[in-house]
Order: sequence, then structure tokens, then C-alpha cells
Amino acid sequence: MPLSRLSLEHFRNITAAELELSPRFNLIVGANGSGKTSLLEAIYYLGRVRSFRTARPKHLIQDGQTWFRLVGRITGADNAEQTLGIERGPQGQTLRLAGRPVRQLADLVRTLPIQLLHSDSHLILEGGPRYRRRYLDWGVFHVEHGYHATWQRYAKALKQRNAALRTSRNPRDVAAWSPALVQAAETLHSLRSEYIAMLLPYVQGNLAALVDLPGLEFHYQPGWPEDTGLETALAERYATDLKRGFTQVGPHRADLQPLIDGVPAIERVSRGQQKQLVTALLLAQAELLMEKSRRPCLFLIDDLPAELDHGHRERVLERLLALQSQVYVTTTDANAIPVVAGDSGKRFHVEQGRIAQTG
Ligand SMILES: Nc1ncnc2c1ncn2[C@@H]1O[C@H](COP(=O)(O)OP(=O)(O)OP(=O)(O)O)[C@@H](O)[C@H]1O
Repeated sequence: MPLSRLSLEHFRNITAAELELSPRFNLIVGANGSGKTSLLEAIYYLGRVRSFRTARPKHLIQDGQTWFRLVGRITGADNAEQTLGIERGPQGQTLRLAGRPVRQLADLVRTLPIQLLHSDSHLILEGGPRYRRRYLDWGVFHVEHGYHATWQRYAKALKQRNAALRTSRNPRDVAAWSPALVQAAETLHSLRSEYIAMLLPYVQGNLAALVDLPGLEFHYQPGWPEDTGLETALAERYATDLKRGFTQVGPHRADLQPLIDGVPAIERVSRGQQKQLVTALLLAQAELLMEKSRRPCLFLIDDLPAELDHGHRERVLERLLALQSQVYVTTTDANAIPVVAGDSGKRFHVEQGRIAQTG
């Protein structure tokens, strides 16, 4: 469901803004340092309840202020409207959905699926497994019901087992958590495996449209040696787990690695191909979400010209619009953005934190 309206107060360098958004294509133009990324960050925060630039939300509050507020209105295909809001101040954060306080963060996140392409997106390839797990888990969360609850069960069992490893010298205290841990882990593994099997054809389709990488394949590693199984892997690592004070195997160590001829793809691709590959991965998730749940996602692209060459910009935007995604693109140069949305797009100009609709 697209955002039809967004209001921001005291967010980064944006003092106050009220925006009526296009359900299709929103172009955000402005000079360096004007506030374009801050606007994308606000949308992202509303949908994911975290920033892609800082782990400390207090930095999002405008200098000299003590709180920020974001309110979005989403409009469904049947024109049904829903409001979601986040306010952060000295007393912490309050989340509201349809006028009511939200207790489970996941409820808000489920309401507004968001994908982001920006200068750090290459970390999916170049960074450690946690970046690829985050990529994978976004998709599984939105597509597989029950994933979130299982993940919570797993995280609880893992935390207790780790606490027992650190505080108790009795192997039985540690082993007591194994059945819950293993059961949740196996469910997570099977949900992730099912999701990957569904996702890969979409990845291949997008790769075919965007980049030619012969020999590319994806290797999923569940977080423990598959030939032994998790229970045995836990038993085998008990002594080193005890020494280190944490559990070394489990779905929290999973990875989904793109490989070319058996080596990480990152070793074999150019910088431009890296960006095309990452874009294909993100598009594939948006496409699968649409196919599986009939839910379009918001797609944010920060500084599109810096990410892709002209031909790829056009292809990516066309694919996104065909998917009915609501697209947000920032740029310093409007001429560098292909005209794809016709009359259904809107243009905003940002200058020193002030946002004006210009088309
Ligand atoms: N908490 C804050 N309060 C006020 N201003 C802030 C805050 N955090 C960042 N800024 C400022 O907001 C401005 C806008 O930053 P932003 O990254 O959104 O710009 P941008 O238009 O995306 O720039 P670029 O094109 O260079 O990427 C910067 O000058 C930054 O210093």
C-alpha cells in the first residue's frame, strides 16, 4: 500500500513538511546537503522503525529540538486509509497504527514493506553474513507467516543458552535449552529454505534483465553443518561455546552467498556489476512479495545516478512501476532521471530542509 501523505516535524534538517505523494513515482531533487536523504530516511524510519544511517535515533531529532514526529497515511487499493505515526522524544518512542498504540513493532513493519537502494547496499555482497541475513529475513518476514514468532522463540532460547554458558558450569543447564533452540532453528531453516526456493527464479529473471554474470549461483548455509544436524553440532562445540561464552552454531550464523565459479561473487564482478546484482536482488524480493501476497512495496533509491548508468536507471524504474511499487528517487540533477511515470509522477524540490512540490 503506498503512502499518500507524509508529515515530518523536527526530523534532521527538516523543521516541518506536509507532502501529498504520488502512488507511483516521486522524484526528490536538491543540492548536496539540502535534505533529500533525510526525507528518504524519514520514510524508511516510518516503515522499519530504524534508520539506515545511524543506530542512534536521537541523532534524527533536529538540532536544538527534543522530539521528532512522523505521520504517514497509507491508501489501499480499495481506497481504505490507515494512519501510522512515530514520535520520539525524551521519554522514548511511541508508535501508533490506525490511532492506537502499537505494542509489537512487527505490526508496524508489516504494514509498510520498504526496500532501499543506496550507497551502502553493496554491503549485501561485500559485508559479512549479517547483511545477507538481514536481506533474506526481510523477505521471509513479509512472505512467510509465523516467521517472526518463531524467530522470537529462537532468540529467547539462544539468549538463555548463552546466559547458561556464561554463568553455569553445569552442562545440564546449557543442554536444557537445546530442545527449544533446535526446534525453533529447524523451523526457521525450513522457512528460509522455502523462501529461497521461491526467490531464486525472480532473482534469475531480474539478472537476465540487468546484468550478465555467467556461472553465478547462490549458496545457502543454514548456520550449522547440514550433514551432522544442529543437535550434534551443538554437542560438538559445547567446549568451545563454554570457553567463548556464546553459541557458535544456529540460524543466527546463516548466510546466503552469491558465488561465481565457487568463489564469492564480490571477487569477480566490477563495481557497476555489483550495483546491478544488488539491484536485481532487491527487485526480486519486491516482485516475489507482489506475486505471493499482492502487496506492492515502497522502493527508495538514494542518488540513483550514482548507483546505475542511464540504461539501467530506465530498466529498473520501468520494472518497479510495472510492479506497482511506489518509487522514491533522489538526485542532484533531475535531467539524469529517465522520464518513466508520465503524468502520474510528482516532483519535489528540497532546499535547506524545506520541501516544495514543483511538479
Ligand atoms: N539532527 C540534525 N539536525 C539538523 N540538521 C541535521 C541533522 N542531522 C543532519 N543534519 C544536516 O542535514 C543536512 C541534510 O543532509 P542530507 O544527508 O539529507 O542531505 P542530501 O540532500 O541527501 O545531501 P547529498 O546530496 O550530499 O547526499 C546536512 O547538512 C546535515 O548536516
